[in-house]
Amino acid sequence: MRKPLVAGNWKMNGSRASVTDLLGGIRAGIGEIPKAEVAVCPPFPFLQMTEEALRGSSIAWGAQNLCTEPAGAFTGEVAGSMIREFGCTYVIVGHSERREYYGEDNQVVARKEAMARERGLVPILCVGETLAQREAGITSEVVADQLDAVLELSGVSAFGKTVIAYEPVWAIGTGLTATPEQAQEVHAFIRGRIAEQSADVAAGVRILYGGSMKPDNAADLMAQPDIDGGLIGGASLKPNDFLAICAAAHASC
Ligand SMILES: O=C[C@H](O)COP(=O)(O)O
Repeated sequence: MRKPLVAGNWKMNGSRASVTDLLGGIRAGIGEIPKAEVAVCPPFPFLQMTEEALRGSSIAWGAQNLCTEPAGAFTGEVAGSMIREFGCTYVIVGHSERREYYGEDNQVVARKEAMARERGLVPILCVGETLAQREAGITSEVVADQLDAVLELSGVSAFGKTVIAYEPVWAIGTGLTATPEQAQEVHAFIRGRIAEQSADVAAGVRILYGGSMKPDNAADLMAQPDIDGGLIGGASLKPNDFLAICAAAHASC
């Protein structure tokens, strides 16, 4: 039985004041939802505040990116070991915004995925197609290439310690959500791709959906057999919306 995970990706949003309010609101409202795991991923400068606010709670936290390299002359980069020092459990790798705006290709993302695990972090590996790729009928090929880069570098055992997030790029921040059936089709494809190498690993890997997940569509998405939670952008900045999605994950079990 896979425990669903709801992870909030705050992207480049927040201030000391708003992060204090957001963390306080989430911690105060989370209640008892033992069947689901919850995490938040703030920008780097807020990790210490997050650690202080959430330590001792049931809520985990993570970062949104890490460097491919362990340490050294990489100005502006942040190492996995540094992220770990702030108590992070998770780190997002290969988000489509990193791929699109910062030129991260499948090989770079695979190296980040490996570095995260080496440093004791659980990567949340983002995959997904653009609208043009979906319309060209190549969604499976695109997602397969994204997965295969990790399989080739690290082997299938990587997915024993990694969470996957399927995020159709056309659904991110647009208000357009993949239908539960559209999402399930790709989630099943992802699990099947991993099952080609290990049925056990495939059965255990958590595959989150991301892309305009909101309180009003979360339950239907998470009712799908291969959807194991969500990677939430916009709605994770509103405590009540985020908490409602967390409750839906708990109820989906
Ligand atoms: O990482 C989160 C995704 O990019 C989804 O963002 P969104 O919920 O604002 O569409």
